[in-house]
Amino acid sequence: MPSKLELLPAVDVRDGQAVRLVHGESGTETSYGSPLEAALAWQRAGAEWLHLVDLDAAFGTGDNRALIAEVAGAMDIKVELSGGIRDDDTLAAALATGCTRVNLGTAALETPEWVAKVISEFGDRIAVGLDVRGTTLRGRGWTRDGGDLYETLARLDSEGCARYVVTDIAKDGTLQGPNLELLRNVCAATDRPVVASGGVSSLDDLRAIAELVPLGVEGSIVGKALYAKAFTLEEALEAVSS
Ligand SMILES: O=C(O)c1ccccc1N[C@@H]1O[C@H](COP(=O)(O)O)[C@@H](O)[C@H]1O
Repeated sequence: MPSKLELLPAVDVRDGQAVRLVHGESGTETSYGSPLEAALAWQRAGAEWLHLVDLDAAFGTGDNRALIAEVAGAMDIKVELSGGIRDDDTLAAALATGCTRVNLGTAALETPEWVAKVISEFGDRIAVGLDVRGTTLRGRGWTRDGGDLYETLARLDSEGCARYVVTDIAKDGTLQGPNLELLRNVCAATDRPVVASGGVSSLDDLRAIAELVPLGVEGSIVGKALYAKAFTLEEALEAVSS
């Protein structure tokens, strides 16, 4: 288990643009321009990871597959790829970008047999995104309920899932601070590493998440706070460096 918190700056792509959403709701986009420029900027600032999301694929409003492949291919750093990876074809396309790992969301809720199969086939190249409101999972662009967080976690653990990316939808894109209680509860329920997502607004939030590393939190996705310039990525990396 790493001793320092990994940071994963996010580039979420909708209609060819880097965007941030509020609570993951379609229609709340703020646009930040070229996804490639954003990703390269995080890489130049010292990021070791990029969290890259095809929001159109997640919402079922098309996809940005070629652009996502271009961005992933241009990175010298590790890439975690999410959004619309739900069957053999979309998984093959995602893995072919050279990304380090993919996050499966909806598929883990709707096609559990397929997810168990790809977990056994691809090991730690597969993570599952547990996107929750309260303790209810949400899929299909976070528009549909998909079962209980802890039941699903137990099932995925038993199938050998390597890692979870836990997003509190109520916090995502709000700059209201992370849900530390949720992270503690998920860490208590699994021995697999957890990547935190949603709500980071300050360096103190990142320091608070870093205190959960001994419990099993491995990393934190940072989105809106970076785009809103609440702090720089260099400052964030320094804040979690010890
Ligand atoms: O990241 C977001 O803001 C987001 C908002 C709404 C839906 C999904 C979002 N992101 C990530 O997409 C995958 C889920 O995609 P799918 O269900 O597998 O198609 C998941 O990692 C979400 O965190």
